[in-house]
Amino acid sequence: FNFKQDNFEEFYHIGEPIGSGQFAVVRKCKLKETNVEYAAKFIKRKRTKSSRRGLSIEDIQREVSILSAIDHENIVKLYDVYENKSEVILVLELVCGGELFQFLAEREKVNEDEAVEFLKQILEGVRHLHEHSIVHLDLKPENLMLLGQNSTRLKIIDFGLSRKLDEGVEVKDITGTPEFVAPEIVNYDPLCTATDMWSIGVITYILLSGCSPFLGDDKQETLANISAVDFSFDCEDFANTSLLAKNFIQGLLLRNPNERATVYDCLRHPWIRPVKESQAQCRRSSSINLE
Ligand SMILES: Nc1cc2c(nn1)-c1ccccc1CC2
Repeated sequence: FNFKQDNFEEFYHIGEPIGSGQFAVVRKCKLKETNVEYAAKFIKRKRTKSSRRGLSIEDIQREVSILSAIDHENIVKLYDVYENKSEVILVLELVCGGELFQFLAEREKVNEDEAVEFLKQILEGVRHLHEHSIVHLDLKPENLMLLGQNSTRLKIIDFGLSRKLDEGVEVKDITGTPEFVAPEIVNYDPLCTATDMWSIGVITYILLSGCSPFLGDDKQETLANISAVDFSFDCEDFANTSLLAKNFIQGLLLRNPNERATVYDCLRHPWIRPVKESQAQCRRSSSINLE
């Protein structure tokens, strides 16, 4: 993409905010020529190299080059890029069903069939990323957007921390949101595709229980819990959870990245792709709420 220097507002009507990131605000927008609606992500540019506010043009170009390299139904599409002296504007696919995070907040937790529906889409999107040697590094419910109000279709957004795993480049200086980061991030060890798989384990634990496996009273305690891989299923919300679901999570929350299930292992896991109708049946039976 070469960033367009034209005035964005000449070509688009700007609508209401639909989300935000650390140095970005995302608003609905409409292309005047076609009346098609998009999401416009206004990213604040750093004024000077040493400024702490805004993103460097290199960081913005990284997000753009990664987003423009991928095309998958579970990953938000990038259509165009505009820039002016204070910000860069990404014209993205409009996803306006809100974050999976808000959906969860209203529901507290979801039953296993719904969780599997969400996870299949997350795993398909992450498979596409990993096949292109891209790691997201910030997978969390806030970065999973539902397509519409009552839709269970979701897309992965915000590639602000994502990286291309070029040969030999050790991506060690990145940290996402404490609750979701893998031990290798806490310990500044090399990151890899397995780093995303850990986050999928944390997301699954939260989907099924409403509890966050490593969350401590402060950031330090959370990071210590992660580094020690100190979690359990005794949160009373796991009482009705199937053994297959727990086995799926246990295959991901492993300290050694090489032992962790890959995205392919997850897509083949019997909890995700039951080999026999009976297995899906046992999942259904275990998730019937007793109340
Ligand atoms: N940090 C964020 C945050 C968001 C988005 N992107 N990055 C986004 C992308 C496409 C459609 C809608 C959104 C809103 C939330």
